[in-house]
Amino acid sequence: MYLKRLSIVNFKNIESQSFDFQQKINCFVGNNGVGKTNILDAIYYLSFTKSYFNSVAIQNIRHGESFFMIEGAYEIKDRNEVIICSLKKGQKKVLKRNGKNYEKFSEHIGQIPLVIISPADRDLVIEGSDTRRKFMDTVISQQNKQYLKDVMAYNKVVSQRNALLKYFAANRTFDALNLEVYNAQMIELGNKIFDVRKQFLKEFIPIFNEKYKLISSDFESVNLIYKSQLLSKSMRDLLDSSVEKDKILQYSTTGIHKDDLSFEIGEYPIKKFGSQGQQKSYLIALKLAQFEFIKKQSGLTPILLLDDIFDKLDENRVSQIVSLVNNDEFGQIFITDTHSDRTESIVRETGTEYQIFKL
Ligand SMILES: Nc1ncnc2c1ncn2[C@@H]1O[C@H](COP(=O)(O)OP(=O)(O)OP(=O)(O)O)[C@@H](O)[C@H]1O
Repeated sequence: MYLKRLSIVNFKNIESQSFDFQQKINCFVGNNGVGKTNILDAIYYLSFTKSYFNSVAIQNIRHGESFFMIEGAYEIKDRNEVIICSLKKGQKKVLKRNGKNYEKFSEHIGQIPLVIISPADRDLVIEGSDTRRKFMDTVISQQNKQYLKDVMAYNKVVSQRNALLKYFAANRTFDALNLEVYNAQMIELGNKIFDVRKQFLKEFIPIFNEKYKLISSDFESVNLIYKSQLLSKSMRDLLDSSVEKDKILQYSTTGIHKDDLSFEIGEYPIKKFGSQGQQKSYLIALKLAQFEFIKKQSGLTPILLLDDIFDKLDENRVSQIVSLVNNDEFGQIFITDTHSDRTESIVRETGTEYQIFKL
C-alpha cells in the first residue's frame, strides 16, 4: 500500500500543491514554518478524517479562504483508490472513496493505516491520563470498531451519571435505584473495555520493550505499565465503595475512565527523570510498537510519517532508527527536516529509492 499522488488546496498555509511520491522514502525539507508538517497532516487527514494537530476542523482551512480539499491517489492491495476529503465553511465535512460518499467516517478509519511520530507526541508524556487513554483507544480502535463504540457509550453513561449526581446535590436528594441504572451500564461496558485493554497491552508491551531496546542499543531499561483500578477491584465494588465520595464531589470518581499508562525509566517516571532524548526515544518506541501492532492486525503495512524526528537524538540513535525503519517490515515513509544536508546524508545511506522535496 502506498500514496502515489497528493493534491492539497487551501489546507492550512498551503494554497495549492501537488506531489508524486516514491514508494519508499519521501522527504520534505525547508525552513521553519514553510509547511512541511502541514503536508504530513494532510496525509494524516486522509487516513483519520481529521488533523493530528488541530482538532477544530474549520481552523485547518487556509486563512481568508472558504474551503479546503485534500486528494490522495493510493495503491492498496494492487488496486487504485482515490480518497478525497473536503470541508467548506458552514457545511459538513465530505469524505469520498472512488467518488462515493462515506455515510459514516468511522467506516474509513483503519482502511489506510498510518502512524505518525511527531514532536507533538510529547503530550503523551507531559499531559494528563486522558491523552494516554486516547492513544490506547486510537491504536485499538483502528481495527476494533466495537471497542470504539463501547468506549463512546461508556463515556456517555459517565456524563449522564455525573449529571444525575449534580442533580442530587442541587436538589438535596438521592435515589439509589436511579443511580443503579447508570451503574449497571458502566459495569457492563467497563468490563468489556477492561478486557480488551488488558489483552491489547499483553501483546503491545513486549513489542514496545523490543523497540526501545533496539533504539537505545539496550543501554537503559524502561517500563510501560497498565494502571487500572479494575486490576485490584471489580467495577461493581469500585462503584459501591465510592458512592459517598461521588455524591460529595458530584462526579464519578472510579471506573475504567481513570485508566492510565505509566511511562518509566529505571522504575522512575520518565516525565521527571528522563532526558529529552530518552523521552523522545521512549515515544518513538511507543509509535513503532503501534506500527507493528496495527500491521499485524490489519495485514497492511501502515504509512509512516516522521515529523522532525532527528532533533535531540544522538547520531547513534538516529542511525538505529533509520536502519530500523529501512527494512522490509516498513513500507512508505515520509520525513520532514529543516536540515537538507542531514536528511540527504541519512537517506542516501539507506540505499533505498528516495525523493527530496525542497520547500
Ligand atoms: N489555517 C491556516 N491558514 C494559514 N496558515 C496556517 C493555518 N494553520 C497553520 N498555518 C501556518 O502554517 C505554518 C506552520 O506550518 P508547519 O507546521 O507545516 O511548518 P514546518 O515547515 O513543519 O515548520 P517547523 O520546521 O518549524 O516544524 C505556520 O506559519 C502557521 O501559521
